Amino acid sequence: MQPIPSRPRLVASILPADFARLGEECRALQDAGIDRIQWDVMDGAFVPNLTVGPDVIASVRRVVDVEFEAHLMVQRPEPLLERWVEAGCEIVIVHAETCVHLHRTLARLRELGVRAGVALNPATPLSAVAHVLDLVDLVLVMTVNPGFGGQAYLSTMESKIAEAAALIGRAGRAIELEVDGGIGPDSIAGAARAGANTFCIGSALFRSRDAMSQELARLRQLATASEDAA
Ligand SMILES: O=C(CO)[C@H](O)[C@H](O)COP(=O)(O)O
Ligand SMILES: [Fe+2]
Repeated sequence: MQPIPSRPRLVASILPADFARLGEECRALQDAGIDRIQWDVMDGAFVPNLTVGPDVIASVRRVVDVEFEAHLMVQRPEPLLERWVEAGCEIVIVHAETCVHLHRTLARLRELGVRAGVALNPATPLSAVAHVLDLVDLVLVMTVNPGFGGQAYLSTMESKIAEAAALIGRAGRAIELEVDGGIGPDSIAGAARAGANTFCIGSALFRSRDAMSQELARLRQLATASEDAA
């Protein structure tokens, strides 16, 4: 089992990257000190947008060393689970709303040798994961409606983050609590105070392309101070 990191973990969403230069963009994130890269996979059905598939991820895997997570915003994730693992993702996150047999899907991810994550849309209650936590390595609370980068952070999700932190605490195992959507200097502290320990950041990070490592340090500091104060 992976230990929960004592410092906040910063993850970069790939959505705002220049897709013509994905390898270079990911190497720049690696050089800036990012902990992990999130591949936002969209199918045009579960969300009204389309992005990349496993072949693109596998190509970038060959030139980048940081951990990859796949955030699967797809209607039917089950038939393609192996593909994200083969592409080089260490973590695969499915949406609870898309898995009729969530328990079976998570067990399959474990069999495939990756860490298993479950994402919850803003409208989905935490109870959707309460009875499968024994198979979960990461809970992802969406702080925007999935489908697009650059949306405003939903601070109303902080009560759900706090609820998730309490549930995870009671589970007594190392489970990461990630937030995704609208995370930046104005929102990271609130999410951290509510109990998140992993922060997926898209637009706020790519806005400061020339000073990414400074921006990461600033965000890390804001998250750390708030976690310590919580
Ligand atoms: O899952 C996502 C959207 O569905 C993205 O990961 C998320 O929105 C990150 O981008 P930003 O920080 O710009 O909101
Ligand atoms: Fe995402």
